[in-house]
Amino acid sequence: MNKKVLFTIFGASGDLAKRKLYPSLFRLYKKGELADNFAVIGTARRPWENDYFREIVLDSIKELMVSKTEAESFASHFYYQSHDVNDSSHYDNLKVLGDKLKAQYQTEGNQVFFLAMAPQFFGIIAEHLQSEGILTGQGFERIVIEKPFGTSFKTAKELNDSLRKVFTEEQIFRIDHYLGKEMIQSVSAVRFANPIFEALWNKRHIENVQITFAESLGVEERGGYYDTSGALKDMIQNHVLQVLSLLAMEQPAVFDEAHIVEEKVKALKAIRKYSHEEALENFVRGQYTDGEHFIAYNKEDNVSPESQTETFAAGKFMIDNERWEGVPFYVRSGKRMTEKGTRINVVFKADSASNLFTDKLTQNVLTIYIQPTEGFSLTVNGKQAGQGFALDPVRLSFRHDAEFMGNSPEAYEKLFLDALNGHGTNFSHWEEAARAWELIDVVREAWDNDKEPIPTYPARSMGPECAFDLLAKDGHDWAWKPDLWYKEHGKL
Ligand SMILES: NC(=O)C1=CN([C@@H]2O[C@H](COP(=O)(O)OP(=O)(O)OC[C@H]3O[C@@H](n4cnc5c(N)ncnc54)[C@H](OP(=O)(O)O)[C@@H]3O)[C@@H](O)[C@H]2O)C=CC1
Ligand SMILES: O=C1O[C@H](COP(=O)(O)O)[C@@H](O)[C@H](O)[C@H]1O
Repeated sequence: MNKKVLFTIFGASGDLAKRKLYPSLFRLYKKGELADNFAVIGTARRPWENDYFREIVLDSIKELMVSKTEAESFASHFYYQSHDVNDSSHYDNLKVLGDKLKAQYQTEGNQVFFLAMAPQFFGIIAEHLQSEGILTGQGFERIVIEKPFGTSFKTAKELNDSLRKVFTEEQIFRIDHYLGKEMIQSVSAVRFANPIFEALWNKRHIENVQITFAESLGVEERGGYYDTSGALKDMIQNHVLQVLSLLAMEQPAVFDEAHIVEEKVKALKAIRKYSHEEALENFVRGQYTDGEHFIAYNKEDNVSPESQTETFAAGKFMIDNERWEGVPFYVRSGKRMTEKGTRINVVFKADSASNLFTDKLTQNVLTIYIQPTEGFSLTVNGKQAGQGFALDPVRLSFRHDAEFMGNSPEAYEKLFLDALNGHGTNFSHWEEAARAWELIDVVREAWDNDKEPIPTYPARSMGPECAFDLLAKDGHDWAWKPDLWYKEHGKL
């Protein structure tokens, strides 16, 4: 409550700041986490004044606003300083304003820097924060950064090295907004607070694990960035592998940051690193084409008409450890898919049950729904009502609507609060990011060397045929079949 802190937001005039950061800070203000002792300096090159900046802030929170007085009182904590991060002399002004606000709001020297800017600026900002005396060592001093954290292991390491010259790992908070989502945080509760699942969470009982991050939207206004990234780097390298590591890790000795990160890193390191040949066998990609109401990816704004960038990626990870030997972890993520749906399906083996019945057993599937609905379901075999004896699959289900607004502001709000409290559990740590890049680089290189044209899939479908073949060749099938697409394709 009433955190004492000065925030400095670099990139204060940008999209991320407006859509995510200001609303999240306002939510914390409404809850009393931020009250009298906080101030925000917004910086960017454009020559705004405080009043204009405050109007932008007010506009960004209008949907959350109940009382105008409360919103204006919140906005009065915001100050704008025009600043080009490449210009050393500008940091003087920033320091003068920062020192004044620290005294005025009695922030006890605590500072959080949020870099809502392109990663190429991170190094230069960190360097100047130190060289220009903005970092004083008086209170806590933390830096929060957004993805993408590099574009390969090499570039991520360079970026990390430049930050580590100034900040310790404990001071760096790398956002992966999925780690702020309610149900992702619930994965550990499901696993470790329920003996029925913890006892079965291994190769003896689990046949395969499936992670789907499906988006119905296309690239929207982000074609310029996305065309240099693609689904593999945009989603699999970070969000999907984070979720996979939470599902696969061993139980931490203590449920705290250090132990959880240690176990996640161990799990990531146990994931098999493929050769290029194996990567082509185990990973597939696709690009969306026209659909009835949608244009093809390569006709989107700022996308090359010859683009070979994947808007869909799917793959199979194998984890070489005692618990998971032989259990495939299938992942898929794509844009312009049938519907928005992020979910985990844990498919249990049917053959470990008794063979008392002549009916074929439906496999037990534990589903964790992340968005747009949150909750769990468990498919079990029951008896068909009526005369005779036949089995009938039944779904035990608890689901409710999650407030869904893109990169949900709630996730950012939780992460902001964690950063203020110095809790790093729900952030990506360097060793996790580094291992994820090592795994992903191989797939990317294999695809870059592959001369075959990229497979396609119609907008609003569940991806290219090769994504289904990937599981079919192991005798498996995607457990989540969105009704609409499967009805249309006669596969229900
Ligand atoms: N938008 C989103 O939803 C998400 C964004 N991200 C990442 O966050 C970062 C920011 O994204 P986004 O807000 O969309 O980008 P924008 O292009 O909207 O904003 C970039 C900001 O940087 C400022 N800027 C650019 N150059 C300089 C400079 N030399 N000195 C000072 N300020 C400068 C711009 O202001 P000005 O022109 O006035 O200088 C602007 O405020 C990117 O790395 C992006 O990948 C990650 C996840 C989601
Ligand atoms: O990080 C990203 O995530 C969004 C999807 O986030 P969600 O919270 O809306 O599921 C994705 O659209 C974007 O391409 C990617 O950069």
